[in-house]
Amino acid sequence: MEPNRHAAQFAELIGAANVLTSPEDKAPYLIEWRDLYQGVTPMVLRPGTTQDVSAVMKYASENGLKIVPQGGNTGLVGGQIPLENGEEIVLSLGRMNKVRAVDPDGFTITVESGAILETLQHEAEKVDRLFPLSLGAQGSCQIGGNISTNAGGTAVLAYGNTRDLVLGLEVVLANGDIWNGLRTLRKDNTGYDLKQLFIGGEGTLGIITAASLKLFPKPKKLEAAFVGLANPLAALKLFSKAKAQAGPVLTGFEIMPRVGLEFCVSHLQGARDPLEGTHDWYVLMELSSGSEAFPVRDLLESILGEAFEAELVEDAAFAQSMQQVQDFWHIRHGMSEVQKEEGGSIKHDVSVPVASIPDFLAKAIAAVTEFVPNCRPVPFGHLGDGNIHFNVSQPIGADKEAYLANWDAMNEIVHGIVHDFNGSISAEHGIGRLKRDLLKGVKSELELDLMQRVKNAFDPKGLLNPGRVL
Ligand SMILES: O=C(O)CC[C@@H](O)C(=O)O
Ligand SMILES: [Zn+2]
Repeated sequence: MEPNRHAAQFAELIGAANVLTSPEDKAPYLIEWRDLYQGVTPMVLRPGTTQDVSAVMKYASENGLKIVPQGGNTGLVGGQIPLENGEEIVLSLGRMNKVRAVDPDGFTITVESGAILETLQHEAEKVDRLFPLSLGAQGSCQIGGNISTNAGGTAVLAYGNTRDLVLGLEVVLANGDIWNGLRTLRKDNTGYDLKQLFIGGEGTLGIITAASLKLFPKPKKLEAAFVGLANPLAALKLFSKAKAQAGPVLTGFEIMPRVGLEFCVSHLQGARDPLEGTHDWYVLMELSSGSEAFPVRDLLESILGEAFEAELVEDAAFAQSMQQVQDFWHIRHGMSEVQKEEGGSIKHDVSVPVASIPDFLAKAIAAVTEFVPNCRPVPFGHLGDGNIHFNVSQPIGADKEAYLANWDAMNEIVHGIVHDFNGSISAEHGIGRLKRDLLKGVKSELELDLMQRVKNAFDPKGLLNPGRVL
C-alpha cells in the first residue's frame, strides 16, 4: 500500500480534515473497549454523506484497499478494529448522523447510520413515540453498528432484535454503487429481502449509510421491580408466570447473580443495593403499557405477591419513581463494564432454550469452577430471551494474563455444554474476529459454503471487513 498517495486521493474525495493520519487522531478508533484488540491503520476516513462513502468505496475497490466500517466502536467481538498488520483503512460513519424523516402517524423514522442510539430514542420521544432498542452502550453506539451486528439488548423480549425493527436500508456496496432500499413499507413481498443480508452482516457485504426504522407507542405507564430470589429455577418460574399473566406488557426480564450486584455496588457510580437482605440471585422485571388506563402497577404487585406466596421470590423492591426505575436499569446496564474492575474476565455470549437456563447454569458453573478453582462466574442477562452472558471473572488476587490464557479452553468447555442444550455460541454480539474460528464448529459445510457464496457475490475482491465472520 502507498498510504500517503491514497490519503491524498481520499482528501480530494472527502476533504483533508476527514482523513485522519496522526497517531493521536487515529487512537480512539483503534482501541477495543474491553482491551481485547489494539488495531493498526494507515488512516481513518470520516465521510459526511452517502456520496462520500460511495466515492471512497469506488476508489478502494479500484485500488484493492481493505475497508473496516466502524460505528461507535462499542462492538464486543472485535469486528470494528483493524488488523494489527496495518493494511486496513477504518471508515468511521460518525459524521453521518442526520435524522432524515420522522413519521409519527406511520410510526417510522429514517436516520443516517452514524446517529447515536440515544439520540434516536430522544427523537422518537419528541413525537410521543418509542424506539425500543436499548442497551448499555446506548449513549455512544451508533444505529448503523447496531444494525450491522443485529444488536439485541434488554428490550428484545417485547420488541425483538434490531432485525425486527428495520423497515428499509440504504447501503453502499463494495464497488461504490448505492442501493436505495429505504422503504418504510410494512408489507413488501417482492422477492428476496435483500436488507436482511446487511442486517447482522457485520459490514462484510456492504456499508449501511441510512435506515428506516419502526417506532412504537410510547409507554404511558411503566413500572419496575428489583427482585431477590434463591436460584435460577425460581427466576424461570417467575418469568413464566409473568409472561403468562402480562403478555406483551412484560417489557423487561433480566437476571443477575449476587456477585454481579456486588461488583456494581463497588465500582459503578450511583449504584446501591435496592434490597436490604442479600440474595443469591436477582431479577429486574419491567412492565409497561402504551395505555394510560392499563393497571400496570396492580398487575406487577399481583404477579410478585403470588410469586411470594408460592415461595419463588424472597424479597422485592418496587420502583417508587421514574428515577428509581432508572437506578435499577443503571445497575443492569453497568454490569458489563464493572467486570473490568475485577481483573480478567472470560466471556461467553450464549443462548439456550429459555426453559433450559437453570440446568445450563448449574452445569456451566460447576464445569468452570472445576476447571479454574475459585474463579467467579458472573452469568447475567436476558433470561426472557434465553440469552445469558456467561462471563467468568478471575479468582481474587490471580494474575490476569495467566488467567486469560484459559480463554480458549474455557470457551470450549462452556460451548460444549451450550451445544448439549442445542444453544448458540453467539446469541447477540455476532462473530467478528473473536468467534470467527468457532463458526466452523457450529455451522454445517453447506451453511458455510452458502455464506461464502453470498460474500463472494457482494464483495468479490474481499475488501469489506475481511476476515470477520467468515
Ligand atoms: O458484558 C457482556 O458480555 C454483555 C454486554 C451486553 O450485551 C449486556 O447485556 O450488558
Ligand atoms: Zn446483552
